[in-house]
Amino acid sequence: AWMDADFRRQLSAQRERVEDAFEFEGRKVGRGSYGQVFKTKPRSCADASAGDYALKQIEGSGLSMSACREIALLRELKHPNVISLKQVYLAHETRQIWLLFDYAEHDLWRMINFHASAKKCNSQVSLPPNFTKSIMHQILCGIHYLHSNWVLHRDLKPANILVMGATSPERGRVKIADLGLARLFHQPLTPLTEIDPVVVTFWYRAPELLLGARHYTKAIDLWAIGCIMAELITDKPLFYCKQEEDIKTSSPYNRDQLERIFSVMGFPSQQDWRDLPHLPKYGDLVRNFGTGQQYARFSLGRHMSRSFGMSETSSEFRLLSRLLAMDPLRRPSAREALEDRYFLEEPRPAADVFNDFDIPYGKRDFISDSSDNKDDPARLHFASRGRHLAVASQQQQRPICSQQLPHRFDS
Ligand SMILES: Cc1ccc(-n2nc(C(C)(C)C)cc2NC(=O)NCCCN2CCOCC2)cc1
Repeated sequence: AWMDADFRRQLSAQRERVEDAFEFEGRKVGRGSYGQVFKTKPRSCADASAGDYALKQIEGSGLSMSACREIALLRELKHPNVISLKQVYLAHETRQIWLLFDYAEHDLWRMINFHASAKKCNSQVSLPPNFTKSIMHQILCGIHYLHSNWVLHRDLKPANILVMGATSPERGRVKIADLGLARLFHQPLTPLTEIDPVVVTFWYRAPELLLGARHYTKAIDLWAIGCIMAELITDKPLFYCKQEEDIKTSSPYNRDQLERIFSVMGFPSQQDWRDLPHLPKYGDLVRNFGTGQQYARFSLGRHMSRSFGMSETSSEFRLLSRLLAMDPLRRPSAREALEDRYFLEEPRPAADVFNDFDIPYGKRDFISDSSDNKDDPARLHFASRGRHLAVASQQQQRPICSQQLPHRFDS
């Protein structure tokens, strides 16, 4: 050992251990390929008032590539609308890596599903009139900060937009995160109708990516933000497309997803998108869609006004159509989007997206490892179909149209 043994022992005795500092037994709220996340409280009750913390135990041991990337990236970044890394713990015995964050109780995936379920039961949930505007403003502020530091998100979607809960000093503040591909937050057993975020969705992928664009760009993040804005307004994924049984295709070209985009937006003309013919998969596009005449009468304005009564002259619609420009060169930068008239008009965006409204969403459920173990026959059955369907469990799932929040029901 290159260090003096006594000195090593002294260091080891002094090093604060994560299990000594935090209580996290049975408090797992997420599990995925990236590792697992616990909702913890510091053991020393002194700073217990400072709200909860999220402890992420990184999958694997030692400084993996992803652990290095996450630590190197997060330690440099500091913005109110970007998740902030508070501390890194290296357990020398197990070579485990733990990351400490301020805990975010909510996320847009669960919030939107809650509103969609409430609508199905005709039980409206009252929200501040500037709810969407406040969330959009804070997403754009966070992305503007990342983009100005040349950080691209690459996987913006509702599940990665966190919102601080009532017990946090930052109540109702948006925090952009990256929970990784797999499910990090275990949702209560979601009814089969709600597509699980674990299945990689193409619903937020910009058209140029689906047509083989080789590099991620800032404009690709802005497209995803446009998709999120539409979903906040309608409680439905704008470019919802049934999930492939098994996404083995490594090709970026996804015909069904493109079909869905064209049936909402119309088909891009040469005038709309000059560089379209230069994209790698343009040949596939022509083969599958020809000149796109069958989409001639479709447009975002038609979709949003017919299905959601949205006025095409409203500043809300104008910003949405700017963000969802088919040609990436025509999409606004995050700064240009923030300067849009939409954010200058009443009601103005608020720092607490809930304003003084009660927060109607439930807290995240804790995962008990038993219910989530891999040898569960039900799970194996679903898993074998290559889909991450909600596991039909022994617990009887009562209809979710009851007043209380969609929680895990125990029979
Ligand atoms: C390999 C890798 C993985 C993730 C990241 N990453 N990148 C980001 C951005 C938003 C700054 C781009 C955030 C994270 N990590 C992360 O959100 N971590 C999860 C935080 C867990 N939440 C904390 C708040 O409470 C709920 C759980 C980077 C590299």
